[in-house]
Amino acid sequence: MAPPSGSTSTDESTPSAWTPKTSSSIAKATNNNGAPTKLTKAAPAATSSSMDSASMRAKVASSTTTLPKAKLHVNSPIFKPSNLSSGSVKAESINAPEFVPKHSHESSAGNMYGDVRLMQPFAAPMQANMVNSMNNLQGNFSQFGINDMSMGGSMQSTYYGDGAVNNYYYQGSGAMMHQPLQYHLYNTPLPHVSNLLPHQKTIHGFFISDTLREELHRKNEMVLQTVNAQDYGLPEELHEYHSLYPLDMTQEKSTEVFGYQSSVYKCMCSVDGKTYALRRIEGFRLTNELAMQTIEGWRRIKHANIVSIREAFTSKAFGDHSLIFVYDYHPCSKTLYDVHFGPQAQLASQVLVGAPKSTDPVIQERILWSYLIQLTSALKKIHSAGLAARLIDPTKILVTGKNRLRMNCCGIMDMITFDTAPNIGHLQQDDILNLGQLMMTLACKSLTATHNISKSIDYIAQHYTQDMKNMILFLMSQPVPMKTVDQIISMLGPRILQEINDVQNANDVLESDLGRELENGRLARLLMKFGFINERPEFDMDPAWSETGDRYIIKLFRDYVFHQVDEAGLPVLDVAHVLTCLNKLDAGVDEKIVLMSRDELSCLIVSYREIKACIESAFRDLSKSK
Ligand SMILES: Nc1ncnc2c1ncn2[C@@H]1O[C@H](COP(=O)(O)OP(=O)(O)OP(=O)(O)O)[C@@H](O)[C@H]1O
Repeated sequence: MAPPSGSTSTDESTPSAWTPKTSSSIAKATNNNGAPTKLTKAAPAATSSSMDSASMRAKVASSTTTLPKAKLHVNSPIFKPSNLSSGSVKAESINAPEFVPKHSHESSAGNMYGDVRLMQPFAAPMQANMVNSMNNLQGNFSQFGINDMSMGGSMQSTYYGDGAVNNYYYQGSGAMMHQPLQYHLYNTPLPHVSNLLPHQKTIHGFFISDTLREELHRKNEMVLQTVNAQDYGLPEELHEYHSLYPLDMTQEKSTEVFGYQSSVYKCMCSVDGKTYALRRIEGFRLTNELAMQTIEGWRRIKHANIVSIREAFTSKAFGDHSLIFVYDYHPCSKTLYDVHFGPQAQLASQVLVGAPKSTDPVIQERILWSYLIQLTSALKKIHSAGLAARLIDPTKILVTGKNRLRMNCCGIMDMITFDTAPNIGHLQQDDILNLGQLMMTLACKSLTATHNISKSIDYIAQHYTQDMKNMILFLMSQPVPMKTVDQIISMLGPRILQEINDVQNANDVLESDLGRELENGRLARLLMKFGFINERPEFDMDPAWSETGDRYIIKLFRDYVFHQVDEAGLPVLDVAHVLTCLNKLDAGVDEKIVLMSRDELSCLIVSYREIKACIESAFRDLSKSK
């Protein structure tokens, strides 16, 4: 039987340095017939061939033995919303409190903490609280903005009212059920389990931070959002793009920036399968074909603070003459206007009314410098390419991450005003002036700050350093004869170093988060290999394939890792033991362990290195059969 197509990827988990070892070197226990004895009992790790009676306490649960139920289970820590609509949530399906792994191999019954001192006083109240809160969830997901838990149905989006996660991207698989992501269920460690000793860890310590996880989930979910094109009067297809999803939900469309109404849609490209943002300039009839060439210069610009443009074309698919620009899509981004002047920002400043003066809702100076450095960097790139941004406006600057800015809509003005042939030098001077105006607007947190410049400068002098005031004055001053971006860069000087330091620190944090997930991926691939090999019903015309030879050792090892029971016959649910064993297996260490047959009549002493060789050889057998 051929393994699933994904099987080759699991092979990556095994470093090439791993030397396969024949199972003949393993001290196999045999019965009178010389056949391997079926083992029903496994002992914990041992480093010598002598069987320590204390180490034999942990037994593998025989498949035929009915065991009493453990008090705590980890069998279903993942919340399954589909069950909630119909039945009640069972306590044992959610009793996944924090677990604190420890290094010892000994575990008490049903103790996921590995440290009895931590677990015993808190387990019961934690369970009760979780059961209560989960019961409250039944049939009432409105608090999370989710009404329908199936992929096929329309979902009340957390972000945009009418969004639906649908099957459009899975064409031909209409029956596919899909659960919305449950990112809201991740919580921080509770205070009573947070005060851990230095060697102790909560389960959160093994995975990426909750905020980052939630942010990434939300972005992924946003990428998959679609609407029914007919409901929104949108074309099903536009050039090589489909699945249009309106990003601008406001009814009133302003003509202030471009002189034309514009709309933005998320869409998917049928050529490369990627998601893009389409900007439609409505009612624009392109009279000069040469104008299209202006986009070429912009297509060559790749910069961390500029939204890249892919192409531009005209279309009548909306029922009018539209000019369409295709940009990179940055999920869940907001405009700088939304962040600092939108309804949410205003709400936040209202909450602060009456608060002490020190909590004045001005934007922190550190953030303002960061904004200025990023926008200056973008301008440097644009001006060096002989172009001008022409749109330094809070509604046309995207915030795509924490304090991360990207200039949006680049190239549109060049095409729209092609016939007027403006002087590029003047436009670049305008860019610097507009940058100054933007900084003044942000520093005063007022969209009308530039109407009364002297008053605004006084305000800035009161709230920010002299350097900030001088910088804004420079940006807004008359060019004598010309100001350049290089002058701004030299004035920014040491602040650029500070910015680089901050960026690299943030990068270190992300890299360490990535490292944690890397371990999980490694273990997941190892578990997949186990799954392919263990209990395989029929392979190579041999129904006993998975029960004999190297595979038998793998099966006993699986029992050793997952199916141990304590002296009272209760399952040992020690996640730390599982992680330790799997990591040692993946590394192929020389440490030896004792595997015991299920009938407890014989035992094997094998090293992790040998077990790893067995897995590799069994998996190779399966791969070869493809
Ligand atoms: N490239 C993009 N990637 C992701 N989202 C984008 C992109 N471009 C725009 N958006 C989103 O689309 C929404 C509307 O953008 P738009 O530029 O129209 O802002 P606006 O404030 O509505 O401006 P205007 O008043 O000119 O229409 C914003 O929320 C913005 O975050």
